[in-house]
Amino acid sequence: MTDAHRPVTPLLDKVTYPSDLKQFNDRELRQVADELRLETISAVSVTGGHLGAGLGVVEIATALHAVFDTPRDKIIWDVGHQCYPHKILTGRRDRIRTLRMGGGLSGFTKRKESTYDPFGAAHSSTSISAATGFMMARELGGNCPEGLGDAIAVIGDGSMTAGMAYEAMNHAGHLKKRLIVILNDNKMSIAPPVGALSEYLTRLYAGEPFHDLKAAAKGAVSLLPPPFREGAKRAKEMVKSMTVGGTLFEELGFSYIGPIDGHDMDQLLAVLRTVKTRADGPVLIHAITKKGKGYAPAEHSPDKGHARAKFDVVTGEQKKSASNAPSYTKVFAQSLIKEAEHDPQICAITAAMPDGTGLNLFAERFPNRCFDVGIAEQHGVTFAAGLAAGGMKPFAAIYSTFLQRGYDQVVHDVAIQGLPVRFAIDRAGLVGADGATHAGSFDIAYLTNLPGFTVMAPADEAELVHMVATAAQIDDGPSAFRFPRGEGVGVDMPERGTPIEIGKGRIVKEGTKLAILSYGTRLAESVAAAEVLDTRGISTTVADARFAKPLDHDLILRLAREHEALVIIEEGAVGGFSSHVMHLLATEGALDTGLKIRPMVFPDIFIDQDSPANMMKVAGMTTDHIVQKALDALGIASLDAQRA
Ligand SMILES: Cc1ncc(C[n+]2csc(CCOP(=O)(O)OP(=O)(O)O)c2C)c(N)n1
Ligand SMILES: CC(=O)[C@@H](O)[C@H](O)COP(=O)(O)O
Ligand SMILES: [Mg+2]
Repeated sequence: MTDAHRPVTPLLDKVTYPSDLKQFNDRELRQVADELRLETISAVSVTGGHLGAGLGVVEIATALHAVFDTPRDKIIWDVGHQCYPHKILTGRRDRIRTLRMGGGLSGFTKRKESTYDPFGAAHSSTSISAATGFMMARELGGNCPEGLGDAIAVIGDGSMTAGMAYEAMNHAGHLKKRLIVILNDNKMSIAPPVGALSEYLTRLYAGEPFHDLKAAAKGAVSLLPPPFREGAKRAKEMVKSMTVGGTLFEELGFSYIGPIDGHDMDQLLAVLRTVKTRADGPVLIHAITKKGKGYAPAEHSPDKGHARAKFDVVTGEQKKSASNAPSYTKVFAQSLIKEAEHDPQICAITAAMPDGTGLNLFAERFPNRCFDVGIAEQHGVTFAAGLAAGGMKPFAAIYSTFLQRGYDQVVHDVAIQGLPVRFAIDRAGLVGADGATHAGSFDIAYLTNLPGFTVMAPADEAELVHMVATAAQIDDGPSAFRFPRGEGVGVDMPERGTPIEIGKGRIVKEGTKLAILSYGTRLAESVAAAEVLDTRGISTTVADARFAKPLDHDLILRLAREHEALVIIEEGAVGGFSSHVMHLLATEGALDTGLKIRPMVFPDIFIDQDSPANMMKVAGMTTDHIVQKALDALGIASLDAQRA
């Protein structure tokens, strides 16, 4: 690496687009892959982001682009968090150091970004379905500007734990058309993968019939029978020999090839060339890889370098966050542990996000009461419903964006049956570098419209402690509380939570002319805005709603009665808290008196990745925005206009 950690990459420098790879022989392609790995490490060291998964597919990306003809052939990366090497090979190297930044490259595949990203992703396990769609579009003469060639899904072993992957294979196996799936098996999800499938894949790798091939996977070519050692014949024979009957994938209608060493370019090129020339139906290539491959700090870390803040390439040391306040996630986990210490019925569920949700801490303390169900939000929700029906007190800790996948289960299995599942909804609101796909924008709307739900949001981390205690006590129906990514505001913390009266908000600051009603963690900005307004002679009340359902009727009607204008703010899309407040006010006739009302919700766009602060600016939710909205409601010229 050079001083600025820019690696020396003479062959990669000759590659702008995948067609440039055609100039290289196999030995040179190996070198391209090595250089690609260094470039990926270098780029992520300055941007932060998903490192380990990309390092594990450097050879697969190089081999796929060398053998197939993209963008006519469609490579669909599942989740897309491993696609940085693919981006470098597909015309985006000059922008690779803008990954996940405002105005920069997305950290996932994105159709708008490049014709080499035929399908956008970020949520897992969609690749085989999408590839099956491309496959049938090809068969039916679909109109695609780049043409329609092979459809190739690259899916990880973690993503293979989701039902959707099997729904897709079940369908593709039935359609019997040519489709290529590469199972990138690195024995890791974000955390070590769980479940019977993971054990099954391990058996495929370790089982007796594969011993020779396993040796081959480690590069011991001399251990292979002679035909495997010879050029084209070798490739053909290798594929033939690796295909064995009886795997789960074959039962689903796929030809199974493997396991192969996903870092061995010879094997990859041989297998892919053979599949390209010979496949006439669905094929699954099982490639064994290593997450974090080739970068010791990633390989040796427990998460194999899954996601990294900016880091020093030489030491692997990451840049620390400046805040001293605890993260909401940690506060949630610690509060739940406290409640569980007093209540043996409390248990917790995560869908493959033990660290992200803080449930790794809960699992350490209560291993028998914590369940990682894999990337299976749908199952996780219904499993929680079953636990609740069986008299347990389940807390399903799921990111807002991923709970979308379990929505029918929330409605059908939880809400309609009135089962007391507690949803701890992390990453509510705008999350920053992961961008639009990971924004928690919709949960307020999609939960408040369900009869019988209690829906809460803490304004700070101390309130979160109380809401965990509150949820623990709600036994007569489902409940949810949402909190954002990142650190709290640094308030004093209670030792243990005290349940809050259901459906009761609180006045934080009294005023007379204007009221700001905040739901969730925009309370601090609301108070700051009120102070600005006070200095301008606009006496401002601030209220913390705490509940979006049931609403605090008394509080809301009082705010409407006693103020000239009401600003309502929430970090979510239209249709949530503000809509319910306005519905109440309209129903009660409180709008007939001329109350001036201004809801502040996310704009009707998907907001691209940026710093959380910048995303809040785009969303129009800063202190300044609240002040301007209040002035607008009162018909007072904005501060900006006055200054001008
Ligand atoms: C529906 C959904 N749930 C959870 C996640 C969070 N998530 C992102 S990557 C990942 C692990 C994926 O594991 P695998 O497919 O094996 O890829 P690897 O990182 O090992 O390369 C998870 C759980 C997600 N993206 N989508
Ligand atoms: C790719 C993916 O979905 C996750 O890795 C996600 O990026 C995690 O986000 P957090 O960093 O907020 O846990
Ligand atoms: Mg994996």
